[in-house]
Amino acid sequence: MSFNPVTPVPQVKGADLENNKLDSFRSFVASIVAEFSGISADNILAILEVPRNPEHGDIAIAVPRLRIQGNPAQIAQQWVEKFSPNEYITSCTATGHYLNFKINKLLLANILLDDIYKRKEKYGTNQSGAGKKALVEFSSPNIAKPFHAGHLRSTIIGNFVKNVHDANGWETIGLNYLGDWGKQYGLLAVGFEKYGSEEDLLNNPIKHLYDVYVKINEDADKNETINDQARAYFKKMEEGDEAALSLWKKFRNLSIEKYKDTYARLNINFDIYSGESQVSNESINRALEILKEKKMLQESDGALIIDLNQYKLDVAVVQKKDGTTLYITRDIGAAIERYEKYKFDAMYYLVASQQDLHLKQLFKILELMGIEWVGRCKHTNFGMVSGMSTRKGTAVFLDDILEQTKESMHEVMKQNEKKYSQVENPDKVADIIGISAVMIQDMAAKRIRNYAFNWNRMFSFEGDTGPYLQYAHARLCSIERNCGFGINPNIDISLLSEKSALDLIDMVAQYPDFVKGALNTLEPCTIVTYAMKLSHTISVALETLWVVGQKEHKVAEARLLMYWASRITLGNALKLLGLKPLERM
Ligand SMILES: NC(=[NH2+])NCCC[C@H](N)C(=O)O
Repeated sequence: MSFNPVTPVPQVKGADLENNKLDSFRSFVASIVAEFSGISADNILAILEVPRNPEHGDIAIAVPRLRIQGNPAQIAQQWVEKFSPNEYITSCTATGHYLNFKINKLLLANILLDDIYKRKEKYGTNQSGAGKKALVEFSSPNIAKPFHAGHLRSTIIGNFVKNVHDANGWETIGLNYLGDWGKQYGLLAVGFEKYGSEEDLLNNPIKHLYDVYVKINEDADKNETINDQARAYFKKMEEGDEAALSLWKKFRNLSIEKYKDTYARLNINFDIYSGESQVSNESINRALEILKEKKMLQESDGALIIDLNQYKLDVAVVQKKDGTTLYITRDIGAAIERYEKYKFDAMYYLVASQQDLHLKQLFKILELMGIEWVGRCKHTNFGMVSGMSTRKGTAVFLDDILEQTKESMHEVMKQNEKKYSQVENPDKVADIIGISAVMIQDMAAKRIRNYAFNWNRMFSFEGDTGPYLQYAHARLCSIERNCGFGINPNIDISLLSEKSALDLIDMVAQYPDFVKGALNTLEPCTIVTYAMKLSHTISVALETLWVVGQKEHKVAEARLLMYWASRITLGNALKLLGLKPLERM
């Protein structure tokens, strides 16, 4: 092949030559500028940019950022004169105080397609987190209460946070911290005696427990003795009373089984189902001891509180008058238990921004207790969703939302009769596209932004939607199926020299940067935007660069390899986001 490079790539610290093929080109630029400026290539690598105007080049550096004596624009000019091209870097020009470099795109194409051919599903990943462990706590619904939009966002974004760590070489543990403890479970038990049905419980535990909970809450509003019974019941549970616990265990286990099915539909599974109930009395008492020793506890009306006003964090109640624990107390115990068990390097709490204060209090209390790993705990928050209800009314169950989504998607699909008749398993496909629509709508903007759930917009096959991404993927799969020949890695790269081919290769080459960048921001929108741009670039290329209908077989083969690599990359991005890429739709 004519584009196999012979010049060895300079070793620059911070460049990941194995996992990021653009880094080879960046290493050359960094070394060239290092020679000109006398500054170390490692430092230069870190400040390389992509020119805003692609006409200017592929890699740029703002000379002022090097902080050297003299007029930056003049210096840039002098360096341009000194530059001599090599196999990797073909030109160097100056625009004001910017120095711009062009890279050998066909060489990039050659190295890149080779790499993707070898790595396939692994393309884009790196090992920067090898040896590190991340605990990701996400979803965490409350038993017998609605699985609301906040839980759905926690589930979707949390799964992404976990995937991003996996892709960057971390070991990850996904943990679901169920809301399964507290006085309300005493109330639920009292309600079950009155309104419960074994049969309904087995059939649909989540819905039945919710119904019972609503009814008994209404009763409790009218009759205070019911609340007393609930408190008494919960106290027995906290004391470990077997009879009280066995009913609650049944509620919990059946609910988890049901949740597992729904999570499977979303392509999510948890390594651990934990929950507030699983925090041991022992670790809570130990924490309370430390708090007492550090003189942080105050009594107020028989309850124990921590005054955090000097940190502008209000007051945290850690023990009730009757000696029972609270949400925050269990979180303190849970954090300590998790660290002892997993010795994580990072722990993420995927919780809505409504609980910002709660998590700030938690982290502050841990810090005041003298816990040195508190810096590893991070609250990954997000804004609210409004209008997430089924067409019939307010949906409180995740299953209802997914059912409604599937049905609506199914209707959209039926509008195109011809295509619809070719889909083998329309129900399943509608489910996957529907879920993709919900997920992409959720991840399309910065996490912290609130958004309104929009049934109509998210199902469109045009614009920035989940169906659009799935369609781009399925379209490439169909080309692979229908072109009549297979993938050949030994193509003549020079047959890919059209602008739209080179643009596509450029997009594909950037994917590892996005995987790496997502680890810092934990913003799924960065990957959504990337996937949209990639899909768009694919569709531009497909307008003129055909595979099927291309007479010259060698050209068709070269293009097929390029589209195949694009499809692998798009599929990897969709999987990173938690979607199941569709092969047909
Ligand atoms: N460690 C935590 N506090 N995690 C968040 C749990 C969310 C809680 N179950 C809720 O629905 O509001």
